[in-house]
Amino acid sequence: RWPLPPKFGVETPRLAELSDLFDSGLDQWGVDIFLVDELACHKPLCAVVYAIFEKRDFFNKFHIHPSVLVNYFSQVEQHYKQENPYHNAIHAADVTQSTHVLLNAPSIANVFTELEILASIFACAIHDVNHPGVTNQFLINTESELAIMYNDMSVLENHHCAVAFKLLQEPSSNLFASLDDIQRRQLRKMVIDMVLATDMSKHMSLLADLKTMVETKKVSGGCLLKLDNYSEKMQIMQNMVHCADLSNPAKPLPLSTHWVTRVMEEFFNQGDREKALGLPVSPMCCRETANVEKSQVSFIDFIVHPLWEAWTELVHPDAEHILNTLEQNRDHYCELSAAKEAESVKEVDEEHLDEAERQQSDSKR
Ligand SMILES: COc1ccc(C2=NN(C3CCN(c4nc(N)nc5sccc45)CC3)C(=O)[C@@H]3CC=CC[C@H]23)cc1OC
Ligand SMILES: [Mg+2]
Repeated sequence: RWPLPPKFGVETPRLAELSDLFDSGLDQWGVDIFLVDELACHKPLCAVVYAIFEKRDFFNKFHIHPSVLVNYFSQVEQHYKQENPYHNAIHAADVTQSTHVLLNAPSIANVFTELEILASIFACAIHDVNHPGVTNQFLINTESELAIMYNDMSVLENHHCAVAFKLLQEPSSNLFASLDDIQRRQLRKMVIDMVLATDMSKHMSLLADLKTMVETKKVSGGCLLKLDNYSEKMQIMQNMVHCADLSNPAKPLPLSTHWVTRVMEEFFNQGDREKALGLPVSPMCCRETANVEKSQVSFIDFIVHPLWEAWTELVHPDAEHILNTLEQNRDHYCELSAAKEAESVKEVDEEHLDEAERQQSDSKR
């Protein structure tokens, strides 16, 4: 009924390069998502979702017309604030493509139904839509509209879900029109459960459940197939999306450092606003005093590594290379941090030397 949209849903003079990059990189951990952004004329989310839907044959499996996908994800992409250094459509494309790769791990090959895979990819694509570039704590501290709306509970994550499902109500964007009512209700519940689990305040409980599951899996001879109940399956899907959301430090170093620059810029912008409002400046948000390398080492040691260690064990041996990259990157930031420390100590020593020499020359006069 509708004309076919341009390939990958984006008008770009560099379609051949984009197509080649997807052929070689869509299923690879560490594809250059910033190059995708460039080749897709700054519509990386549309391009990545289209390519994944095509690769997974979702257009046929769920009777979705490509132009409906493009209508919907163009709207979603426009609702990601491109002025955000970090929480923009490139981050959404990155998390979506990362989850697409995690889903291909042989050890979880037959665990998820097609609907669960669709829900996971969709959840990633919309998981930060309309992010305002500040944290939940900032929204709560400033008694923002959003915090009032959601009673301070997972304010951002509730908002992302609501915006995404609101956009689905547009008739020309109704991605799931061909699903039956049961499937549509199941998908909606799964997406909400996954997106709400990307709230960092849920991290510790999510990780605890994952570790418990890994322990029991080890005991029961290592197969994941016994996942019959929804909550066990959802725990894995929530942790998978959470892993992808925390995958920057586990990517090839050039990508990882690029994400660090972006996230720190977004944190510093928040710190500037907190200072201007006379609010206490949040951790890692003060551009004058923050130690970027030290923050990255703590982020990896306290949060990212424990999570990826558990995930790597769950899907053993499919994620070994990811954990290795994470550990190499951690050592890199550690060396940078030590070098920075040594440099600042040297400066202090030189200042002391200069002062001593000044005092000596004064005493001679
Ligand atoms: C590329 O580098 C990064 C990417 C993303 C983030 C994020 N960080 N946080 C939180 C993490 C915990 N945080 C910590 N707080 C305190 N007090 N101590 C400490 S020690 C160590 C951390 C920490 C607060 C921010 C978010 O919620 C973001 C939204 C959702 C997922 C991860 C995102 C961070 C990066 O590098 C730091
Ligand atoms: Mg988020």
